[in-house]
Amino acid sequence: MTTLTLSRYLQQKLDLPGVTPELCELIRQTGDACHRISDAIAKGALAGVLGQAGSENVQGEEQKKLDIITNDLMIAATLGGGCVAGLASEEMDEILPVPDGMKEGRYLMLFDPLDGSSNIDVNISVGTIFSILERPDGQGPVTEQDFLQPGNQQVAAGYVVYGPSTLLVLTLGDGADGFTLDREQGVFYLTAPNLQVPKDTKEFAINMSNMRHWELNMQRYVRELLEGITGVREKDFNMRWVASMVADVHRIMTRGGIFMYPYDLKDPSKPGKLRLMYEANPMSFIMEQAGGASTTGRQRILDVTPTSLHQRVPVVMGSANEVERVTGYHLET
Ligand SMILES: O=P(O)(O)OC[C@H]1O[C@](O)(COP(=O)(O)O)[C@@H](O)[C@@H]1O
Ligand SMILES: [Mg+2]
Ligand SMILES: [Mg+2]
Repeated sequence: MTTLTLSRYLQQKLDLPGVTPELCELIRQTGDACHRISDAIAKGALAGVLGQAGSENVQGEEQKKLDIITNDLMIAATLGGGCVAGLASEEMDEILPVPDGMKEGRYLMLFDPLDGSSNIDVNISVGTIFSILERPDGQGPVTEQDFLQPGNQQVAAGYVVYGPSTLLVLTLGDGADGFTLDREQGVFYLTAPNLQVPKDTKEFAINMSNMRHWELNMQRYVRELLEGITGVREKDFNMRWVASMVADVHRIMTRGGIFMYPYDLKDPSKPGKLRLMYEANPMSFIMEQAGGASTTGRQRILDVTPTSLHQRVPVVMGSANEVERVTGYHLET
């Protein structure tokens, strides 16, 4: 069994460019929050945390009690810890700057505190996703504009899957590594160093019920997968869809595959379902660091210039050769 704890691992990374003691401390604080979230999720109905909160978030989605509890836990662990200048979350309309009187740090963190929340009441894996940026030079209070940096500026990103075990996958821009939480000790141990996503795959993940709403190039790609050995791909493909991005992407991080939430004509005002700043960017950073690829179908996600905090984006990520194929189909039109 590995004995490298997350804390020791972070210490060893201090030699890397851009990795500071403050960044490491912020990741430790986030790990602590995720430990608490893991405990709350594991207790479930016993802790009275399941069910609806009776409120909506800024995107008009009904909030679960756990959406709010997990958001509060992330804030409690990081806002006053001296490492961040401000936070942004799926569950908050606006950015949350460090209040006057509290120590301000140099980092900005964006997060989806509970990903896959529709799964929480049916006891299926959910997750947390976080993205860390450096605050641009500047005086005065932190602004939303400070957060609107492309994903290629992230200094670290991670996700946690609350599944049969609680797993943290982290990148500091030097590969992607996986840690398992020892719940009794409250310590994450390195258990999956140097994750590598195979370039080719025979497994895809997409919500097929939206097929008629996709662009024709996406319909063509998926139809070819379904034709299997009898079609142009000349091999059979398997399909999986958990409907928690963290769980679906973690499967791909482990054994390869392609994850797609494409542009959807169901609601032409929304250019995709997933959120750029705290879902697509961090997951794309981790995916690329593990040798995979991630695009909107037309453009590398990490190069998308953000225009608003809660903006949505189409996502195609996973095994590099498969992502390249889908992107090629999109660029034909
Ligand atoms: O229910 P659908 O449309 O298949 O959507 C599933 C997608 O929605 C999400 O649940 C959105 O996440 P939230 O739970 O954070 O809103 C993704 O995790 C997932 O990939
Ligand atoms: Mg989410
Ligand atoms: Mg969420």
